Amino acid sequence: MEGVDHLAFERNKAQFDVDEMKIVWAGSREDFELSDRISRLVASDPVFRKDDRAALGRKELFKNTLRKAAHAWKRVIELRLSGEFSALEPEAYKLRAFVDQPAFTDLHWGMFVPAIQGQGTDEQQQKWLPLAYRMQIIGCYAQTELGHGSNVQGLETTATFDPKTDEFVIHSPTLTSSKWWPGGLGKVSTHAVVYARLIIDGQDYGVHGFIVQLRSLDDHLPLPGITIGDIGMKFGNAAYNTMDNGVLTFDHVRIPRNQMLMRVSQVTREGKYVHSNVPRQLVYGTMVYVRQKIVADASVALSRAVCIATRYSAVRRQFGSHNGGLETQVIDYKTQQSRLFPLLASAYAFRFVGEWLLWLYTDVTERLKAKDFSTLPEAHACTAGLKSLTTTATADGIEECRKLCGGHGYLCSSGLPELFAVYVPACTYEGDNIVLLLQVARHLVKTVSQLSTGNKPVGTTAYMARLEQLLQYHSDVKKAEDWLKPNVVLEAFEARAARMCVACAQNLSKFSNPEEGFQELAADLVEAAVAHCQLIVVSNVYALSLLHKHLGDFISTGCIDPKQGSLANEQLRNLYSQVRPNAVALVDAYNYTDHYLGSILGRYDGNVYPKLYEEAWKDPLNDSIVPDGFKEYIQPLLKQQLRNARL
Ligand SMILES: CCCCCCCCCCCCCC(=O)SCCNC(=O)CCNC(=O)[C@H](O)C(C)(C)COP(=O)(O)OP(=O)(O)OC[C@H]1O[C@@H](n2cnc3c(N)ncnc32)[C@H](O)[C@@H]1OP(=O)(O)O
Ligand SMILES: Cc1cc2nc3c(=O)[nH]c(=O)nc-3n(C[C@H](O)[C@H](O)[C@H](O)COP(=O)(O)OP(=O)(O)OC[C@H]3O[C@@H](n4cnc5c(N)ncnc54)[C@H](O)[C@@H]3O)c2cc1C
Repeated sequence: MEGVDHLAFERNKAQFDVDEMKIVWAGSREDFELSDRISRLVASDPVFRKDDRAALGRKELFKNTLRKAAHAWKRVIELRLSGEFSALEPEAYKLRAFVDQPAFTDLHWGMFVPAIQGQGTDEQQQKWLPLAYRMQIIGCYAQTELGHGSNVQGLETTATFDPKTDEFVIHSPTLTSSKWWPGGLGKVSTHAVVYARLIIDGQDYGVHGFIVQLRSLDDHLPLPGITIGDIGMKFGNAAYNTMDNGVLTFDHVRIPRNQMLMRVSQVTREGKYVHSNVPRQLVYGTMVYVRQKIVADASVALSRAVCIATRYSAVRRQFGSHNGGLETQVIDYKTQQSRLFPLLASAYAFRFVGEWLLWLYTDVTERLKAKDFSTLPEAHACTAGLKSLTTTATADGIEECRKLCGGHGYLCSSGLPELFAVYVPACTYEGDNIVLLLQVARHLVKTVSQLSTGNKPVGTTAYMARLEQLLQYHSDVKKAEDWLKPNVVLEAFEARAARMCVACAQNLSKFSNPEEGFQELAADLVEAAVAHCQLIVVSNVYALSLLHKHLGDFISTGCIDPKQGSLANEQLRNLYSQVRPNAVALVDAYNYTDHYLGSILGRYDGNVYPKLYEEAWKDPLNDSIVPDGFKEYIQPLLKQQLRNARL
């Protein structure tokens, strides 16, 4: 059966042009061609092999990561994938993505460089960025400490200005002030953007970013006063253990004054603290940037899992054979469809919401350059909320895809366990998802409370301007097809979100201390924030499956009645039947190579069983027929049983 396309029959059923859809998924023909070229280039390069990863120990795994990162960089330069050797170009970014192995480079390009770009002055950028672009220095983002991650204002590391020497003294005063978690810190980074409390003349000015050199550029040893190491093994075997998340302490380490990132505020030679006219929240700007990237990445991770589960569901057959005929493909079971197809739709929905968020982010960046800070709160709320929504749904979705693949989904060769393990920390890093939803809730409550002062809500909260109408709303759906009209769905989601926000605002107003009220009502506030974020993502199939999942909200807020709820469910079943013949083609449109997918169950040719069988024999346990340890531990047992039996 080698080379036979077991899924050809499925592909022939498609009712749309897959090649056109590939371009839609990629964003443009140009993007498609680029992704296609780079993914094939990575797949055909033996250094980027990854099928042996699960069996590697931590040290080998880490060295393998260093080798891949160095090779990727070499390829970037050789192939002139980027101008000025800057790996921020789309080609180089794609190359790193298709290598598919988390590495220190993610933090260097994804956080260290953006932190300097966003928070450094022009001079600081001119000094540090060329070095970073050429990787003559390697940086990480050292914010989180052993004692504080979510509560950034609670960080304890200090940066005390010494006017005599014109330096800052960076110090870790307590055990809990040890930097803890930064990726790339443990073994690789030569530099870090370190977040520390600025102290001048005994006064605490809060948390600021500082560029600190950590290791010698000659022998890579930590500089005097600096202690660094790796924080140890993390969840999953290979997964995120390719990354050297690190621990770092400072013992009175001195850096020149001009290494404080000074775009937002400055310290003068005389030790005067000067705040420029940009909001202090810009210190949090790197997080906004990365959260937007994480939303874009969610569709990639979810689509990989969905691609594996869809192809395998079409190959796998259980029950239903009549007169010796073929059994039923598991993809034809309605329960399988109701679990899988909403995830397929979510992957597409997240792809488009990621594009929209990139637009929003680009817009806010342009405005910031022109000193217009008005859309910053909206950008913060959207990136925080959508990061939370999409990463939660993606992590849950990958696990659901594993279950959809039955027992074989639990094998590492399915690709799903590693995908889950590597993805799930996205729910925590770059802001714990609940903490981020509470930020959205604050934004929503503020928006509702400002309505009475005549403040017109803008952006994603613009629907609140029609609050009176939304509070009166009751869906006029009469038949299942009515749920196909985008406006009907959208209004129901708007009314639900508006009512949940208003209910929270009303309950909050009963507390004399608003902060106490916020703590007490936090669970409801999180639900209201989720409703608002779902509204942003809403689109056809996805919207209806969400409506079905959260039917309780829609009925209890009086937006729809139970009859309309069951009509939505009926329509959903109709839509699943329409998706069914197109399912395999819809996942083919992602255009993932087998190398990138890293899954026997998700192979393009569907040749699952022979390959699974073949793969099993490659396991190191099968190197010998009789296992190591037989003589010491199994044979004595067997002999003992024999003796007992004789007794
Ligand atoms: C190569 C490329 C790869 C790319 C992928 C990279 C891979 C990544 C790999 C993984 C890498 C993982 C790497 C990592 O994990 S890096 C570490 C990430 N850490 C976090 O995300 C910490 C989460 N905590 C926080 O962000 C803050 O402490 C929060 C926000 C919770 C509280 O904050 P705070 O204690 O200050 O209190 P406040 O709530 O009164 O807020 C005060 C005001 O500030 C506004 N505000 C708050 N936040 C923002 C913001 N961001 N932009 C603009 N504005 C913001 C807020 O609305 C409020 O405004 P107003 O109401 O006063 O007007
Ligand atoms: C794989 C990985 C990579 C990372 N990389 C980096 C990095 O490169 N650089 C860096 O600086 N950091 C990094 N981090 C740290 C990361 O950003 C933090 O772990 C994250 O922000 C969560 O903070 P925390 O660990 O303090 O969680 P905690 O805040 O301690 O969360 C514990 C629990 O408390 C709850 N909670 C906390 N506050 C509230 C509240 N106000 N209301 C209600 N519930 C609350 C949370 O929901 C959670 O359930 C990384 C973390 C991981 C896991």
